[in-house]
Amino acid sequence: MTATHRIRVGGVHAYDIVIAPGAHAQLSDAQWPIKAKQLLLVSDTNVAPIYAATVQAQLQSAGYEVSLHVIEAGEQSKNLASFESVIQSLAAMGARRDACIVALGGGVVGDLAGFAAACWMRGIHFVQLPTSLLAMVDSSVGGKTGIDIPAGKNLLGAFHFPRAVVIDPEVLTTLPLRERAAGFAEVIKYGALGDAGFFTWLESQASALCALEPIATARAIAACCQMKADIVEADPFERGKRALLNFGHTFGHAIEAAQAFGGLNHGEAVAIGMCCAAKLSESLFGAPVQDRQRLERLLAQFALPTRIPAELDPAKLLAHMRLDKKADRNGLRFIVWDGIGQARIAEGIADADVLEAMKAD
Ligand SMILES: NC(=O)c1ccc[n+]([C@@H]2O[C@H](COP(=O)([O-])OP(=O)(O)OC[C@H]3O[C@@H](n4cnc5c(N)ncnc54)[C@H](O)[C@@H]3O)[C@@H](O)[C@H]2O)c1
Ligand SMILES: O=C(O)C(=O)C[C@@H](O)[C@H](O)[C@H](O)COP(=O)(O)O
Ligand SMILES: [Zn+2]
Repeated sequence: MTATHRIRVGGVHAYDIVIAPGAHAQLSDAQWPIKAKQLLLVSDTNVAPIYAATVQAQLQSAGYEVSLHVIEAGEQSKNLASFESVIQSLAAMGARRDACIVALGGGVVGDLAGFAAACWMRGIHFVQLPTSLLAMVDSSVGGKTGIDIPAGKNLLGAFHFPRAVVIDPEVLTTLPLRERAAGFAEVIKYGALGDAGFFTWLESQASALCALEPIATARAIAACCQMKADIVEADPFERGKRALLNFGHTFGHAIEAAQAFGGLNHGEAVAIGMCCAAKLSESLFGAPVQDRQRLERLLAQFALPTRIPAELDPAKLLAHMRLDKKADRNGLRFIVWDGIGQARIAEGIADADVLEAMKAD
């Protein structure tokens, strides 16, 4: 599948996800449901030098006034200082309520730019042009926007839905290998949490996907976007089943926070987190050990880590988990599984079991 593929995320905040090779170089034809004349294009120091000029020129030729805001690349920029800098750019360009933010980058740019859009004048439109695999399969879809603070991951944020998501798989050719692997962690997550058939397909296509073979890659992106669209449409504000998309994230976010957002990247931390969640599921609910081993093997095929780094203290990670957004007055809640493709929410889990799940075998 290399032709244009369109997925509708339905509901009150409906929008289209368009997956089309070359799409970011043809934005002058894009028909977005936005009122804007003024656009703020937000990107980062890795992506902007490669892609911003083309995108900006395309948008200008479509009749928009485009200002550019570039943040330092990396998770450590998904913070209050960068948020303020985007807001200052909106003020400097005199952005009205009918302005629109266009996020050109990975999940860091998308989450930050989306949050700025949620806050500016209490909410303006935004469009996602994801450039990392992770952003294409996960962060650009679903309207979770936000930033990190030292106490924890994504602790400041808002649900604010994009008006359009335009995915151009061709831009993945410049994505560094480590970031490519990070994206595959979230791809594997979809199979692990809800689609055993997709998981098996990933096992069979691992080499093609590692090489970013175009047909397999486009299929994987479309499958992930479709799964996320279905879940988000059913539960946009995470009152129920959307929490399944958090498989591996309670552990993963704790790792990221413990490393002050400067160690493992999000995909790597989630990869380890999924293995911990599978271990927890085994010891508490008798989930099959073979399924955890399949998960670990598949992650390893994509050069992803599966074990908590030895220097991280599990007790400190547990402390970070107290601020997990799924926790409530009854304590922590985890996404566990009964095997590949069968995730569910579990509550009332004892600290000792969480600590045990983080131990090396
Ligand atoms: N909102 C959500 O639903 C959601 C979902 C998953 C992850 N996230 C968030 O997304 C973030 C991770 O996203 P990410 O993995 O994209 O990280 P990222 O945005 O830091 O991008 C990874 C790296 O790749 C570079 N890059 C991106 N596209 C490139 C390209 N085409 N060519 C060359 N370099 C490129 C970036 O500059 C960066 O250095 C985390 O903050 C995570 O919390 C959010
Ligand atoms: O879209 C969702 O819902 C997700 O949980 C997707 C996750 O991959 C993503 O990392 C998300 O940002 C985590 O959200 P949080 O609510 O745990 O901060
Ligand atoms: Zn994630």
